Amino acid sequence: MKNLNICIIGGGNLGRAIAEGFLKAGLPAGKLVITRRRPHLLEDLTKKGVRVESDNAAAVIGADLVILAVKPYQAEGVLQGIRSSLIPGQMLASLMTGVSLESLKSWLPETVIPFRVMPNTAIALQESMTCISAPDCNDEQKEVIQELFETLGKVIYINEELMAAATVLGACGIAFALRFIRAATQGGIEIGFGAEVAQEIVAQTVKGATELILQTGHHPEREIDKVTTPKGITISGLNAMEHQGFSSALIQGLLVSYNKINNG
Ligand SMILES: NC(=O)C1=CN([C@@H]2O[C@H](COP(=O)(O)OP(=O)(O)OC[C@H]3O[C@@H](n4cnc5c(N)ncnc54)[C@H](OP(=O)(O)O)[C@@H]3O)[C@@H](O)[C@H]2O)C=CC1
Ligand SMILES: O=C(O)[C@@H]1CCC=N1
Repeated sequence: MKNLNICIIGGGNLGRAIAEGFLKAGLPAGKLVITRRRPHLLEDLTKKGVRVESDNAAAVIGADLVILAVKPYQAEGVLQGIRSSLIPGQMLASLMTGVSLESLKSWLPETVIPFRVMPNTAIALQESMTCISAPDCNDEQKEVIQELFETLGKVIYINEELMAAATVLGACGIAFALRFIRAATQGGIEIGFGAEVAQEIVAQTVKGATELILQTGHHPEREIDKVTTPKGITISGLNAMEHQGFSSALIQGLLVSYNKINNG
């Protein structure tokens, strides 16, 4: 991965998070170029030795991999701007929600291989869940891509039809999980803790719950059964949450996000 030259177009929330993740993973800063129209907002990256540009066409020259992280509605215009600077064999990863491979191919030269990547903002800490769809890449390219994104968290390959579902579950999922953390913290304050301590307790508890599932592969309910003492306080709290629609609210939220991707 240290040999790849990487160009990130669109240094916003996600583009910047990826740049930070690559630097943490040990990619030499000189191998990274990142663009946005207001490059001064990436001054901290410049200070770390990353080349920051506002000229996309200049930035893609020499890149082995171009990562496109602008808003979906900007995709066509941005690709038209770099089209004539791209050369055969370059790979292009699109992070953009709801932009199909078919659309990307129609905007790109035939010799440039597009694939879709759906990470989340935990990529800045090398803790992303990244779903990738790369049907046009050969096995060697897929291996390179997998190795690269595995330096930034977990990677799975999926069919493109599942990209919308991956976006909701993995990318939006960060916000959904954080809202749980915020709500639990607010509850913690009401029962006696200061905000900082409440947040620390909730965050470490969520991390512990996550590790119980990741390290054992158990169904969540199996681990829940170990906490719910008969006639105890946990089951009373859980049941009260379910009476208020806890699981149902989460599932409905996922569906609203999912339907919005599909219906625009
Ligand atoms: N945020 C997230 O958690 C996730 C986002 N995504 C997808 O990633 C993409 C980016 O999302 P996000 O980072 O949140 O959005 P942001 O708005 O934070 O970032 C987009 C960036 O693109 C820059 N930009 C706009 N036009 C150009 C241009 N012509 N050339 C170069 N840069 C440009 C903007 O900066 P400036 O105005 O200075 O040019 C802006 O900072 C979206 O398509 C989104 O669907 C996918 C998964 C997760
Ligand atoms: O909210 C959004 O549209 C983007 C896609 C996934 C996360 N953020």
